Amino acid sequence: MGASQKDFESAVNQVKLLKKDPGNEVKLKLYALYKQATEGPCNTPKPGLFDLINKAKWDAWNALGDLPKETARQNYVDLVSGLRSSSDSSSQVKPEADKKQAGYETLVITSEDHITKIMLNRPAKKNALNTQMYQEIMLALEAASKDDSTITVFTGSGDYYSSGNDLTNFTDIPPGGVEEKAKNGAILLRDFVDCFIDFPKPLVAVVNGPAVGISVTVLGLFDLVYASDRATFHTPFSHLGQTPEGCSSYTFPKIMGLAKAVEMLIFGKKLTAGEAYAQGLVTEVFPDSTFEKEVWTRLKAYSKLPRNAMRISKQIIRNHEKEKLHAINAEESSILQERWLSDECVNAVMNFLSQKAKL
Ligand SMILES: CCCCCCCCCCC/C=C/C(=O)SCCNC(=O)CCNC(=O)[C@H](O)C(C)(C)COP(=O)(O)OP(=O)(O)OC[C@H]1O[C@@H](n2cnc3c(N)ncnc32)[C@H](O)[C@@H]1OP(=O)(O)O
Repeated sequence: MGASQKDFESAVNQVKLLKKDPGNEVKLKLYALYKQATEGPCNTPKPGLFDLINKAKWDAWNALGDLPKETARQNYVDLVSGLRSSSDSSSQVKPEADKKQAGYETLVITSEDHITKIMLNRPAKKNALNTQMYQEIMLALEAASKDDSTITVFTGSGDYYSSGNDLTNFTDIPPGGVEEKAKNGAILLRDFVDCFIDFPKPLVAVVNGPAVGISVTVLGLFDLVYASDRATFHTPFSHLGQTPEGCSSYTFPKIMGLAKAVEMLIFGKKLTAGEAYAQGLVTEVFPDSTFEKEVWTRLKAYSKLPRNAMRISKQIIRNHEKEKLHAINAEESSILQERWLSDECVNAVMNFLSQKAKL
């Protein structure tokens, strides 16, 4: 006799209680069997090219063809029963999310010793910048520019400083299509980088681990960059079918010379912290074992310096270039808007997402 509706419902509930993630392949099978058991053969339209996850689900369901609902129900119950026995023997504990200050979901912001610290806080995603994080960083910079801190510090939570733009930002296509997505992305990028160009107080990066993409390029707009010797600096733009942003097409050649900037920005050469220091992108490198202690001792001392003198000195140093930086930012953003629609970019992003797809 086949599985009853009650057995099936019980199996559906048991899936939610599995202690171990069964992996994408099994989750696809479960999804497909569930849909077949409850709705019968797949007859919904195939999702679009960019909608990787729903397309994979659709493919799995569609592959079941005309499998009868009862058989799908039985197969589902059998599959869950197998998963339960293997899951009970090993449990996986997900790390608890870090504490977060009210109002921000992707950042932890603290103010102490006249220092506002903005910590990128998506450690499970290597602090990749999703659209919410871009927005929250802009809000945090706006607030920090007005608070009573003397310096503002960026750092990352967990083992990465940041893996750069969250590549899932390329999914979730609005009704206006990919063109609208790219247009909004370019506006977001431009506004985001403008906030760094205009930030009035000394801005410090405490680069606790590897940094990728936009988290590296904007370092050219920071006033101090302290790096752990575990940090690396990587801008794989060509690999992603993309082009430089964060004003790096201007700041990097200026900071490190054309030859070294080209190696990073066109050929995607990953720099060690020592190399980044030698090329002037990093102010100082510290051993990872004493990084936090040494850096924060230094920053606490700096934060006691007179606030107005520091702010005015920054203005004198940076103001001649502001107009130029805004123009460069606008140009880089508009070039990227086109790039995001290119086959080179679409294929590179799809490659990453399909390798990492979680269902
Ligand atoms: C048209 C739309 C426009 C949208 C809006 C645009 C806004 C402005 C854009 C500005 C342009 C910016 C450009 C850049 O920043 S380019 C750089 C982009 N970043 C990358 O290419 C890095 C991709 N990630 C990796 O290569 C690896 O994950 C990494 C080397 C960083 C770490 O590898 P490792 O093996 O140690 O760890 P995992 O890969 O298993 O990662 C752990 C989980 O984190 C997820 N992850 C990591 N990085 C990203 C990322 N950049 N985007 C999305 N998700 C990321 C990864 O998928 C893992 O997740 P799961 O545990 O769920 O699998």
